[in-house]
Amino acid sequence: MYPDPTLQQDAEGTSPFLTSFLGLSSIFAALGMVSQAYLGSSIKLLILGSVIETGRRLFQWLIIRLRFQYSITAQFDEGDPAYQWILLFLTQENVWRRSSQFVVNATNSRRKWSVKTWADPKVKGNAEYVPTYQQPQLFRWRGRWLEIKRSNESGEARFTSAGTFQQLSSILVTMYTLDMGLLSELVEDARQRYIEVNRPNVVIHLADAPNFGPTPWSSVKQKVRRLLNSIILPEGVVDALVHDAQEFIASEDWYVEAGIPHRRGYLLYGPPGTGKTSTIYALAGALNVEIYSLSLASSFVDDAFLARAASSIPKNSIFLIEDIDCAFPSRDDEDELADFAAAPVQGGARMATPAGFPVQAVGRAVRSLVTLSGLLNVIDGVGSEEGKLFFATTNYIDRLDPALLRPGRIDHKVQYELSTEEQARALFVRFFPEARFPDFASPPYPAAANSKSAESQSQTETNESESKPCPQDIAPAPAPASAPLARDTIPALAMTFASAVPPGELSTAELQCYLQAHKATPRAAAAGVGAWVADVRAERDARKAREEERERKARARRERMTQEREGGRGREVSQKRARAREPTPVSCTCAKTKAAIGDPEAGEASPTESGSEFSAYADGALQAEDCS
Ligand SMILES: Nc1ncnc2c1ncn2[C@@H]1O[C@H](COP(=O)(O)OP(=O)(O)OP(=O)(O)O)[C@@H](O)[C@H]1O
Repeated sequence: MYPDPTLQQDAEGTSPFLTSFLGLSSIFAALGMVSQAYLGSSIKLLILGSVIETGRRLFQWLIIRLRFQYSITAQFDEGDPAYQWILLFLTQENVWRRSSQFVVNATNSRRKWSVKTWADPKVKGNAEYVPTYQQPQLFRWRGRWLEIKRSNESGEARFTSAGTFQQLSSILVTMYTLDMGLLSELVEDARQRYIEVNRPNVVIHLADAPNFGPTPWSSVKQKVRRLLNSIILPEGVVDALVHDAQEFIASEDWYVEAGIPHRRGYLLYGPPGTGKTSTIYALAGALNVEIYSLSLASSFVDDAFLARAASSIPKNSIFLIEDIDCAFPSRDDEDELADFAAAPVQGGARMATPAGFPVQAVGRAVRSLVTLSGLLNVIDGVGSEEGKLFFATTNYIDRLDPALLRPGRIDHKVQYELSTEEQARALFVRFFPEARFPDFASPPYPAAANSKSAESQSQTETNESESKPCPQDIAPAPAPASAPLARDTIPALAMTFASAVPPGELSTAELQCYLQAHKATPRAAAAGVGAWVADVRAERDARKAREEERERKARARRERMTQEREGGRGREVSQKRARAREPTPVSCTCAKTKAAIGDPEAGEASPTESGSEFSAYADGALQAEDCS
């Protein structure tokens, strides 16, 4: 028999069961003490963590509140003129100096304010380094901290004129102040810097791509400012224009008091290449205003686009519509419209219709999607700001609707003509300033120098005239080597040149092209002009003959079409009359028609069969009525 081990006792009289029980209890007790300490620490840690996290969140919340309450954030969206101001401002403030990522573009005339990455100030560089600047940057301006961030979160995008899709970005400027005046100061400072930097240039905003983003003006170009005296027009024309525009800008108050809308319309009209666009660019430079230019011939410019474009032009800017006659059908278009209107209808639609275009857009070429009323609304200022100089150019004033030309829409008209003798002379003098050609300066001049240079000049002139053909492929005649020295002054050569130019026959642009080919050789220019004019005339006559031939063929084609149409109608009428006289068609199987004409087989044929057979000789209306 085995004794119960739990009842066995050790030497001190303690049972093993009790011993192990006491051992376990002490382990548990120890463990309990440890876990109590652990729990305490955990709770402490938990409380500490919560306090830290709450503090952190509170701090963040406070920062946000403070930022929100005690700072101003201004957003500048790409496409808006103010975006260009702030971009230039930031570039001048050297905010991007720590940028490490750049977009590199070959330099072009489009606006972009880039970082100079080269040390030598004389190096111009042929590329632009535009920072991607996604990270916020801090900088100081007039003792204040400003934070700057670029964002493209707006999701706006636009087509560029190159046909690519470009994401539009915004610049966010945060100022730690409550003074709104400081923001206005910043913007004004940026604008002034922009004007200063642009003083040597004329800024032209173009709507040259379909753009449905915040602004329709898709690109900005700058041209070197042109002096007004470089525009060669009959005396007083340019001065009158400048005076009128200056007075308009200065008399805003008068317009407001008189209750007259503060806008002024100008129409410059005349043959191509006579200086209309150049005048507007030079005027914009003189008035220090920017140009917003669009063409009504662009495929994406319709009434809505035009209204949006006009309304987004800032005050005191030039709104330029080139070739405004595009909105009006030409005589050719009208002829073709008449053809189109009379064209046979096939399957319910005229096959020649460019689908979706308004009526006046239908023609040999789609001229414009803009309607006359859309254009007049824009000129009248519906939805557009006042204080605007509206300029339009056209080669065909007789195509314009009288409604467009009435005062209030067009207040000042300037006619441009083909070059006069005086213009030709002035152009020559401008091309060959005596300062650049001292050997051709008016007397007194050093005879020896003149004779020596005349020789070398003669040599150079011959080479020059041979190597630089005019774009019209007409080679200028070489200079006669034995030109009398006494007449070889710039004014004298200018007279020779001008007297050989037939007045009212050539545009200033054509003369400029000719003179460009002789830009270093005034004598050759004066001597060769007669031969060049003869060549231009020959070329023109040939072109005119080609055009007349083309027109003659087109007219003949139209007449043939008209005759065919009228012949077809005549045949139809006589066929109808003939059928009216002999109304019993032999092959007709239409039940209703047979019944109508007294056929004994009436009621046996199906309407479908009968419809197709009867159509061979019956009138369409009767067929549709009887056989359906
Ligand atoms: N009267 C002028 N004075 C000075 N330069 C002129 C004059 N006319 C034309 N030019 C020169 O000819 C070129 C074309 O001129 P511009 O584009 O101003 O002509 P336009 O009349 O506007 O022609 P278009 O009707 O085809 O637009 C320019 O380079 C310009 O410098």
